[in-house]
Amino acid sequence: MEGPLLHTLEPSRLTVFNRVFAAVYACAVVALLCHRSSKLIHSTAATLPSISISLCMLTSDLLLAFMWAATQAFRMRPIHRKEFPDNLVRTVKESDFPALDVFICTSDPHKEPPMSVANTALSVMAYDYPAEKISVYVSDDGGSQLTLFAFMEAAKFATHWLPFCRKNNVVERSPEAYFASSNSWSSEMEAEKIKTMYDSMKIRVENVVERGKVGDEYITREESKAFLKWTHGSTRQSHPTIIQVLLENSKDKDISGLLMPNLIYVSREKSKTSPHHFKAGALNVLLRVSAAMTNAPIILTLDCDMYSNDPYTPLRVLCYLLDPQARSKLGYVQFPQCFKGINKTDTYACEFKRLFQIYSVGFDGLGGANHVGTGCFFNRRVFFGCPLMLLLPEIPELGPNHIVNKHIQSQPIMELSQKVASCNYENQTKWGYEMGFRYGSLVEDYFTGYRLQCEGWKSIFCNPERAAFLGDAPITLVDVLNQQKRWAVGLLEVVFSKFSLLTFGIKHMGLLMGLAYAQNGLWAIWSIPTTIYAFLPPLALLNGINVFPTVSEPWFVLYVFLFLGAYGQDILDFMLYNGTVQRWWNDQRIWMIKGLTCHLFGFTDFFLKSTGIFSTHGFNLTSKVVDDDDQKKRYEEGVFEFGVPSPMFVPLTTAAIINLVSFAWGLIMLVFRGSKLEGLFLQMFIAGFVVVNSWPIYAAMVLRSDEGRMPVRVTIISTFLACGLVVVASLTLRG
Ligand SMILES: O=c1ccn([C@@H]2O[C@H](COP(=O)(O)OP(=O)(O)O[C@H]3O[C@H](CO)[C@@H](O)[C@H](O)[C@H]3O)[C@@H](O)[C@H]2O)c(=O)[nH]1
Ligand SMILES: [Mn+2]
Repeated sequence: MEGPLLHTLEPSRLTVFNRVFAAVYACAVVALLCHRSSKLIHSTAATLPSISISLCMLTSDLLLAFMWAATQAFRMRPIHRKEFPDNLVRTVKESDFPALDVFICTSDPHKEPPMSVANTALSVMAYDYPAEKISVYVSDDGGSQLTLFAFMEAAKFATHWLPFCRKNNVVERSPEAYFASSNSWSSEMEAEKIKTMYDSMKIRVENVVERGKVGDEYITREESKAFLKWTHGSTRQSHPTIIQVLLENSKDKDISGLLMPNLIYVSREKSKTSPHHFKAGALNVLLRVSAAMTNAPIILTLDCDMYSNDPYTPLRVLCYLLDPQARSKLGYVQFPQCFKGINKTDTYACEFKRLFQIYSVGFDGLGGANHVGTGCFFNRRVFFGCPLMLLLPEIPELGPNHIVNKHIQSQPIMELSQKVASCNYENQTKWGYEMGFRYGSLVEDYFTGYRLQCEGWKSIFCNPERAAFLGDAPITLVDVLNQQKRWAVGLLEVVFSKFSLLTFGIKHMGLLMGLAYAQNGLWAIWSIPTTIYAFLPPLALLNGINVFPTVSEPWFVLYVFLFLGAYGQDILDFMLYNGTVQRWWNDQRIWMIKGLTCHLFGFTDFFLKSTGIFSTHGFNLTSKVVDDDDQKKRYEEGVFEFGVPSPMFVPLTTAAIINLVSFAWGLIMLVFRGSKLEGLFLQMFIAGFVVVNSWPIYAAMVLRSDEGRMPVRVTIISTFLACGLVVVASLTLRG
């Protein structure tokens, strides 16, 4: 190899074990399925109810088996990478570093506080990277003066913040995180001074947000001109394009006299009559506006809450993007989503250890990391056709090889930017279909990453010890479930598109990658086996019907092995990625809960929409503010937050009641009648397992009196439903 070592790759030590275990487990799964089907075919005293029960159990076992098989794709070749930025710095001159365009998306000043978006921007503007090579583009889909105001303030503050960070070698480059951290500040006096400055900016911005308008006392006459672009009829859904250059690297300097990065505010044109494609649409506008203004070969995309936690991140990325061997086919370098503010036991499993870490490592070894929407460095070329054939956009100036040789505020550049941000610009172009971020799914990140990999682009998962970015995770159950419902619907949109994972995916990327994508994409189908297992075995138990083999049958051992094997391997994976047993427990609980709530509802919504009964799905933003102190406290203590009467809580609560009743019934039978439990042992075990998992639900129904308890309405409806189901079961199941 020529040149110094920039990065290495090491296969996981678990690989051999994973493969052997997969082979053994596969045999057990096949045996189980054969057993189930042969019982169905050969049963002598078959009645309609018994056949229906067997069919349901067979269906759920088939789906579980499929999901298990798909999950194995991630376990076949997990790899771990390391980068050596020090070697890079030694060999590549700073002046040869490529330029970097950063895209930050925000869309609602009330759910996504402008001050936190500004912090995100400041944290990347302060990267340990030549400032004049960085351009930060902020897309404001909320079209809000409040956000623009926050960025005007941030631009001024940045002229102090950047030199401060450089001089003191600050690691936390989001000011909010820096001032909140307990690290001793490098230079007390100076730090105090800059903190005062930050606090006063924060107060101004928060005042403005609270009042909902930018008062004249906050801005100079010069600045007020920018706000004139908001006309009388401007609303969030309908307004002209507003592009405001807040800092320009050719003329703006920080207080130490060094050049500043570019900072550009973009609120694309919106009209009620043209689709805007949510975040994917916003990103495509930024792709074009940035092409017109700076056209950097590297692009970093960030959600508004994901601030940089490590100033050296771009250097890590260059270890891959400047590697002559990998460069031509490398589409993007993805960092995991990491979160701050998650409680000790991660009550709602918001860490997403599997999706953002374990599976990404698996994907990386197979053919490339999946894209997760934020914290991703793209090679700009990736948005313009496959590696071998450049797809030129309708205006050559937007192409990836075009070199911009004018100032960003010069008239032709500003005119072009305005034009490409208008809401009808994309009509009759390839944007969103063959170029840029892809439309057609609410999970534009998953879909875009998938399509790019199908085109032949490679990608890399970069998971340094210190998290590169940190974001906010939802802290109430209903927020979590709503977010997951959006994901479930978005994923199904991909599954049922012409780019379906199992056909198109396998054809273009091979069996394992296709399966891996399918495992993600088909998340919502977990809801089918979960629902069946949550209701059928306990209802059968209440009626003395056994749906599993008895303890003395040899098949019983098979069930025990399948259960222990799956859970055992899962917990092993979890622990090896720095998990704790408590977090794992909560994680498996949330997995069950999701099956009965967001996945079930996402599934239903999707099909109602496909049949035209429902109108289109929207992108319900995940809230990033918690105003309620009690709520925050409950979260810290790991107490479940129900509170709102969401319909999603109904099936969940119903299942919890039915399992409790049937488990209690089983115990009573055992104690008073000494009834033979042998046949019903597995059903008792499953019901008991559900009951233990459902503890927070029972507590929320009867023991708690705080605002986060289960709404009485949900409890009543669920109790009625549970009674109804028990009656119906007793009338039908026994045949
Ligand atoms: O019309 C829209 C809707 C959303 N956003 C932005 O999209 C980002 C993600 O939205 P959020 O509410 O935080 O959704 P999450 O579910 O937390 O986000 C995950 O899922 C999304 C896909 O559903 C991905 O886009 C994200 O990158 C990924 O982190 C935020 O910065 C929003 O401002 C827009 O710019 N325009
Ligand atoms: Mn988010």
